[in-house]
Amino acid sequence: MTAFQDPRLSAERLTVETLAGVDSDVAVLGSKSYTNRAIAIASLADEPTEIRGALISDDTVYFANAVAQFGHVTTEIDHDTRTIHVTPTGKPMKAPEAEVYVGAAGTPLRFLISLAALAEGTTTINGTARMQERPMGDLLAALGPLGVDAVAVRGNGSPPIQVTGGTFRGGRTEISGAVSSQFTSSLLISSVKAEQDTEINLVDDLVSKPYVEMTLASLAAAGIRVERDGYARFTVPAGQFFKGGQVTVEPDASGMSYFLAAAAILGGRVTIPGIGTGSHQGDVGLVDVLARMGAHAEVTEDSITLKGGDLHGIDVDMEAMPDVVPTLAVVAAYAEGPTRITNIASLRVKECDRIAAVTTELRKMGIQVDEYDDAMTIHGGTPHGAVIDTYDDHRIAMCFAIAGLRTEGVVINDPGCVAKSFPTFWQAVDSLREIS
Ligand SMILES: O=C(O)C1=C[C@@H](OP(=O)(O)O)[C@@H](O)[C@H](O)C1
Ligand SMILES: C=C(OP(=O)(O)O)C(=O)O
Repeated sequence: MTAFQDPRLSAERLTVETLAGVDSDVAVLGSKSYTNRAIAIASLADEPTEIRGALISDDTVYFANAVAQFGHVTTEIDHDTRTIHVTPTGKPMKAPEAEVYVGAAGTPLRFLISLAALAEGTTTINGTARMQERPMGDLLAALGPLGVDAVAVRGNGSPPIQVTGGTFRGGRTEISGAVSSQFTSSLLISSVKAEQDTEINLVDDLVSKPYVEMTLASLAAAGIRVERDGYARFTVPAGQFFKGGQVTVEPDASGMSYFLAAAAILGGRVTIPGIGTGSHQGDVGLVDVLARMGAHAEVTEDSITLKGGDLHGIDVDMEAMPDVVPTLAVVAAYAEGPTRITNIASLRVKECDRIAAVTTELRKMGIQVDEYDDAMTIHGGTPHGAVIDTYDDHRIAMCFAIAGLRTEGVVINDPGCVAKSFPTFWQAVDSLREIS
């Protein structure tokens, strides 16, 4: 069941060859966020689930393996058909003896903290060195009032995290939404299995709101009812059961962004089939942002097409779409005038500090960037080639690869880091070279 491994995933560096224009349909893999939600939900279901069109990448493979460690389900990954089979074993969830390791997968780690709260015993959850810097404290604090003892082993709010479970009472808790929406999503999913109803009160403004909508949509599809008061309060009634069956995952909107960016900066057309107007993925909003910059967009029920145009800078609040900020920053480097991207503090605690990384790497290409704590201004110009460091961050590698399609001499260090969310990324880039 092993898939073809692109040799570029183990290369030290890759020189991107430029392209005169594009006119392509591009196949993007399944949504990372929907696949993660489907795995989490299926791991709590008492019926088998078949996740079709799933993203099979480093993050989701770590997650599928991790949920199986609790013994309540088995997981089987079929690379050829891109299906993940999650099958209940009939056994209760039990804390695994071995540490649960999820690499650089932030969403899975955050989801696992609340899942472990449902398992008898103490679970230790850990990840890469960068993961051990990423914040979890707000989620740990919110679990306490629900009856769960979840602590950072080193007392710093970051992994390794130890969760003593089997005591998920439910009740009322408060959570901050200022750092990550994943904490709220994590509570929403696992509290379905709490002993009593769970009331989750947001004490401040929630960042990355579309991801909570995706969680609610996934829960609703599994037959789960959640009451809400906007983004201030969510109540999850106890005693509900997750439906199994088939779940079909739509293409990943963040992965799509690189190909929309290619059309924007090269000129020509790119169409992404299988995603359109009905999508809850917030990153689809990049289409409108690029249209405001001068590109031409056409969104139907089941496809998104972007055509190039004369690009100009804009002011844009990107709080709802953090993952496509690096993509937008690269497009902005080719636009006329400044692009001010605001409300993006959460980028500092992703796979790398993405505000710092994008600033450093665009400056290497000769672009003026003003860096702020929670914002960036990119002054469009004529980027030149450079060797791009990628900081073990798939999104930095992918967005600068697109710059390399337009600008000679872009070299991407560690091109294999794309495997976190898009192991076929370099093949998808190749597909742009086959004019359709
Ligand atoms: O819930 C999710 O699937 C995600 C939420 C976002 O994180 P934050 O809520 O931390 O911004 C996003 O950056 C991440 O890639 C996926
Ligand atoms: C931030 C990301 O992922 P995560 O938080 O799940 O590691 C991402 O994929 O851009």
